Order: sequence, then C-alpha cells, then structure tokens
Amino acid sequence: MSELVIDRIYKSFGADQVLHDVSFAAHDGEFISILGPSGSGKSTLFKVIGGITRQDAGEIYINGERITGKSGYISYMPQSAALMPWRTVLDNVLLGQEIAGKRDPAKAVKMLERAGLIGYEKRFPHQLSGGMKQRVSFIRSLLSPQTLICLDEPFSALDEFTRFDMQKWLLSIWQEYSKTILFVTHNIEEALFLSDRLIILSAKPAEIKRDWQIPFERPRTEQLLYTNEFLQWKKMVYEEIKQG
Ligand SMILES: Nc1ncnc2c1ncn2[C@@H]1O[C@H](COP(=O)(O)OP(=O)(O)OP(=O)(O)O)[C@@H](O)[C@H]1O
Repeated sequence: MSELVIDRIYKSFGADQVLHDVSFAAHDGEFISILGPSGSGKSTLFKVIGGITRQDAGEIYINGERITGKSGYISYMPQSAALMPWRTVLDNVLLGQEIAGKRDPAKAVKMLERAGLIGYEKRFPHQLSGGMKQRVSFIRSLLSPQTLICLDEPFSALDEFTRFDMQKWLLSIWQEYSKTILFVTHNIEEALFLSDRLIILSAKPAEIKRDWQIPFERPRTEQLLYTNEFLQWKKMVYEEIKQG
C-alpha cells in the first residue's frame, strides 16, 4: 500500500511561486532523496508535508487519510539538529514519544548505544560535537511513533568521513526499523548511495523533473562509489540538476 501521497501541491509566497503541481507517492519503507537547485523549494515542500506551512492548493494523504495542514503525522528533522538545550540527551530523544504519551527509556538507551552515544545520556546538547547532535536528533526521529521521517540536509555540516559513517549508520537503522524516509540533500553521491528513488526538482517554481529508481543492490558498501555504473549515474544526475 502506498503510504504517503502528495497530490498536486502549489505554493507561493506573495508573487513568488515556489511549488508548482508537485505530486508523488512514497511507499512503505522506501528511501527517497529529493534533489534540486538551491532555493527551488525543497524545504518548503517538507514544511508543507509536515503541516508547518500551508499550501495554496493540493492535498496530502497518509494511508488514504487526508492530513493536509495537520501536524503530528510525520517526524520532521530540520536542517540543523533542533535539540532542546535544557534537556539531557536522553530526554531529548524521548521527546517524540512523550508527546505521543508513551516513553520507552530502555529502547532509547539501546539506540543511543548503537549510535556510539552510551555514557552521554545525561549530557546536555552544548556538551556534544556536531555529529553527536545530529545522531541524537536522528534517534529522536526514529523513536517517534511516526513511520514517515523527513530529513532536511541532515549531514551538510559534517566532514566527509563523519558524513560517510553517518550514512552507513542511517542505512543500518532504516533497514532495521522499516521507516519511510524522505531525504533532502545537495550531495549527489549521498543521494545515490542511500536511496531507492531519486526525485529531481526543477529550479523555482519547482516541478518534478525526474523520478528515478536507483538500481544498486543492498546492502551498499563503499566499493559501490568507485564503480563505473555509480559514476555514470552521478554524471547523469549532475547534468539534470545543472539544467535547472
Ligand atoms: N516564509 C517564507 N517567506 C517568503 N519566502 C519564502 C519563505 N520560505 C521560503 N521562501 C522562499 O521560497 C523559495 C524556496 O525556499 P526553500 O527554502 O524551500 O528552498 P530549498 O530548495 O530548500 O533551498 P536550499 O537548497 O538552498 O536549502 C526561496 O526563494 C525562498 O526565499
């Protein structure tokens, strides 16, 4: 069954049209990356999906239920890890569960352990590195009851090695917890490495230019990055985005 349906979304800010007739469906457990020129409307699309920004026209459905303009159906992780500075790491990751009325600290500790954050449960966000904050923010999304997670450039502030570690970590967690992920990135390699599908938006006003299935087998390893097929895909995606 198709989990999320985005149906003919339009959005303008004043005279500035940002989204133009954007439609696609995300199926259960899919990992979809959204790429497009800077300022094309990717974050706006996420905010519309998350019920944070109201669209001018179009509807959003989850499992057939109309959720247009409603929040709480999607776990949305914004560009910077928005942790609450006065809450400990453990209390930050439990936030989504708390809102839903069911805390499960034992599961949270298990996740923190997998993310290499054991021993940091009682620390506060300002005592963590950038990569650690991102992981805490991720765990909060993963522990939230929603099955759909929107991640907006979660790795953009990280160095290349940390970024690759985080990508591998994300893939292992995603497979284990069978979430549906929508992922915005500017990094073509990252999108190809992670995704089942790749949606390319045009320059503003954003329309869907391409919706490609990524053929690489899973599990994916570093070796994939050096294959001819991967490099050819990278070039094709780059050319598509460059045209705007
Ligand atoms: N609240 C707002 N009021 C007015 N204009 C806005 C608002 N939010 C976004 N915009 C405009 O909408 C357009 C798309 O912005 P958005 O942040 O969605 O793009 P993006 O594709 O996520 O960009 P980037 O890749 O640089 O992060 C931009 O021109 C931006 O100025």
